[in-house]
Amino acid sequence: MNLVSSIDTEIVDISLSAGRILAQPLASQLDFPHWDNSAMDGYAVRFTDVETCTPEQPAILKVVETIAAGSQPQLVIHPGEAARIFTGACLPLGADTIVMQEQAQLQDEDRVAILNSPSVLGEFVRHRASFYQAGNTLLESGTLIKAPEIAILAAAQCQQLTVFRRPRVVVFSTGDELVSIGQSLQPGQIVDSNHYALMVFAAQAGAIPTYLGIVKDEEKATKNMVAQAIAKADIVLSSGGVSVGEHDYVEKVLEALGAEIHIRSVAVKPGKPLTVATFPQLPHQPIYFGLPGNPVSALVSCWRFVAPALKKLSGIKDNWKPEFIKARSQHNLRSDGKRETYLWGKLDLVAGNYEFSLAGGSQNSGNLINLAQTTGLAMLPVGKTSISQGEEVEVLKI
Ligand SMILES: Nc1nc2c(c(=O)[nH]1)N[C@H]1C(S)=C(S)[C@@H](COP(=O)(O)OP(=O)(O)OC[C@H]3O[C@@H](n4cnc5c(N)ncnc54)[C@H](O)[C@@H]3O)O[C@H]1N2
Ligand code: MOO
Ligand SMILES: [Mg+2]
Repeated sequence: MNLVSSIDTEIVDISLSAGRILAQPLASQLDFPHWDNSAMDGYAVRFTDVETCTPEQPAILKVVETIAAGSQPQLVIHPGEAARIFTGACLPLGADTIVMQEQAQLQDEDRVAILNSPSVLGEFVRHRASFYQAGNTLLESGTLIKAPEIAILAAAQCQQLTVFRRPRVVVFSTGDELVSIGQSLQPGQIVDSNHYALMVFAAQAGAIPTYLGIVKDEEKATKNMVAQAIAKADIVLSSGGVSVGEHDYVEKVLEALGAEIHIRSVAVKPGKPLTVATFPQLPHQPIYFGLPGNPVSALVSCWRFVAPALKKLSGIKDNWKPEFIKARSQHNLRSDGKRETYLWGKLDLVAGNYEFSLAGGSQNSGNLINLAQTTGLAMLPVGKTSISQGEEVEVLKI
């Protein structure tokens, strides 16, 4: 099953490129550094002039010019000569080593005593092309752009760049019991809270989320909503209506709309009735995630299954797989062992070791309250019924 469709690209300005994913490899015609330059404030010297000097027998050199960052050296440094130089300034011809000013003493206006010999030829010189050679790949396609990558793009004078388009995630909710946030609640009704969580989940994953609303538990209305959602989505996230109840229409409607259903349920708790489908007949190849309605189940399904799919669809090259971390459990963890079980809580780094603390209150997939502040999901594989306090547990980092 290949659920990853190709996503097209767009050109963005560098100032808007943070969080985007490069869609073309980047190269530069410039070497980095562009020219030999000084890594210290000090003196540019010839190594052979200073290699044996000591505080008792300093090398006395003639200072022939001063080179500040941004200026061009005018003179060649001959034996017995030095140039006053500052960090980032071009190394003058003839010089091959920098002595930092803490190791030098100015004798008079144009003579300097070098007190200690540099440890190697070329000390404190940043050589041309020692960081990067022109023409090589600077950033690969599929690179997520963050602060360091922005700096590289800028240094390479890349003002506009080609990135993958943000995936379009369309969200809707199913359920007769759902009302929107501003409505007064009648008995039996609850607020459609899932869509708020799903919209934020999608946005934080770098997608452009759109909310289509609440659809009643009716076959025809659900079909219309699904048809509308798949028409404009790369990924659809619906919640509810995927279990076995008589009012659960999502799977039936997907089939009626020609979907290929890849997954009808997963041996995962919470989040068993997860439906995953694609539409081979649609050119833009949307991926449909019918998430379970229980608020915890919906988000756990997102963290465990949707997040990797969304990352991969976004064009990112590395780190799209779920990240499990070994942690010491601060509590006894229980499962019935029948499904891969996720228990929610906090993943903390304490004195260099990860610790997992189970959220207090009910670990019930309908309990959205104690899901607050969750940073990790402890995973008990099928067949594992308990992990004792102090034992190691795999934790999905979220
Ligand atoms: N006989 C069986 N019943 C159920 C099974 C099963 O295997 N056999 N599985 C259970 C599991 S596990 C889950 S999870 C739920 C999933 O059901 P659905 O995806 O069909 O979701 P709904 O029935 O529509 O709703 C479940 C629950 O979640 C609340 N909900 C729904 N949407 C929202 C929303 N947008 N915001 C907040 N809360 C929402 C809804 O009111 C229900 O309480 O099925 C079990 N049943
Ligand atoms: O997936 Mo249900 O996941 O246990 O409430
Ligand atoms: Mg149901």
